[in-house]
Amino acid sequence: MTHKLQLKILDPRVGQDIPLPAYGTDGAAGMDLRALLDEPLTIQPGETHLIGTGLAIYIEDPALAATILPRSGLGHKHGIVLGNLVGLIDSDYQGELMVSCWNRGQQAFTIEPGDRIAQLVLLPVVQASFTVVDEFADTQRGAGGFGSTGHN
Ligand SMILES: O=c1ccn([C@H]2C[C@H](O)[C@@H](COP(=O)(O)OP(=O)(O)OP(=O)(O)O)O2)c(=O)[nH]1
Ligand SMILES: [Mg+2]
Repeated sequence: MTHKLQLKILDPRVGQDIPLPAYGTDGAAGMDLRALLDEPLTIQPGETHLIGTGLAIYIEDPALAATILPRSGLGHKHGIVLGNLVGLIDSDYQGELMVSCWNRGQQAFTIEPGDRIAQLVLLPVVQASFTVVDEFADTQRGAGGFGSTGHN
């Protein structure tokens, strides 16, 4: 079953020349986000550009959030990942979805208007509140971490 999300089109090119985000296959977890650009944008090695999508979503339900993740092909082959590594879209955010594109590679990369630059994944969220305690119940791991179980 799909979840209904409110979406606002902020630029008339979205939904016309630039398709709305959509799942590429029946089993896809992410919907590709497309770059709203007036002209091609070349990102030089090491540079980061904040790129608009021309659309806003309002998730509304605090038990949900969206993440913006890199596309594997762009990241692996061209070094185009996200300047914030992962984008988190709060359920109460109503502004334009923005994608921070970082060229972590060695070669310049050009993004054309409407190119698919990242993907949006809707996820369940559990909000927590704290109970302050003096001691935790013992566990096998305890405070061990950061390689405490060895390398292999
Ligand atoms: O890649 C991203 C990351 C965030 N956002 C929007 C949605 C999110 O709800 C809001 C705030 O994001 P975040 O809390 O990660 O940023 P912040 O630096 O803590 O800003 P703020 O002080 O506005 O919370 O910015 C995007 O459009 N794209
Ligand atoms: Mg914040």
